[in-house]
Amino acid sequence: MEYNKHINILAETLFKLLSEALCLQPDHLSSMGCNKGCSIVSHYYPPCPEPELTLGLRKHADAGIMALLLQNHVTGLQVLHDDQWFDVHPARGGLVVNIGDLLQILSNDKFKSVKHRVTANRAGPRISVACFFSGHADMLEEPFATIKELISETNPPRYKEFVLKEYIDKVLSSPIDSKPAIDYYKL
Ligand SMILES: O=C(O)CCC(=O)C(=O)O
Ligand SMILES: [Fe+2]
Repeated sequence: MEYNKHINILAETLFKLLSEALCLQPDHLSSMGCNKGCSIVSHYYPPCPEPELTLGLRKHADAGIMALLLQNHVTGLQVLHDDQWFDVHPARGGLVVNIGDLLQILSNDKFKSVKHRVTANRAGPRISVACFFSGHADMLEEPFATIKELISETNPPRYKEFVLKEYIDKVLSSPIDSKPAIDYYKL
């Protein structure tokens, strides 16, 4: 699919920039497989007659590595910053880049996953297309931990090592609003 092809090219560039921001070689995150395992999820939020009574999507952080989000012209996405919700207004031709919990772990909290939600709206429908990067399938059975180059005496690991498959099983089997999987691995 054409869109998928372009998203993968963009992700490659973003992972280069993110690697450099961590003072690593530009291909570090991609060579680990972070730029692989892209799944596309489309959301349709119908117009809501009583938006004060509900939400389009509950508060959460994305559990994977990174998400690239395309939204139509209807505002609804909000991010949590300093305990306040801020609208992420759609920008024509723009994509939202969300850091996920796995990138927070890889970077030892240098990058923080963002808590977000979607409000319900009288206007609508709101449509969004999220591309989630969860990593190469080969990473599933391997130990997953903070990138070792980022660990030092002054910056000790903040997460235990774990097997990615177990983490994903936790994410997929946890009831809504339960403890996020990342919290099980905090030191
Ligand atoms: O619809 C949106 O804008 C956000 C979707 C989202 O956060 C998700 O699928 O995880
Ligand atoms: Fe999300």
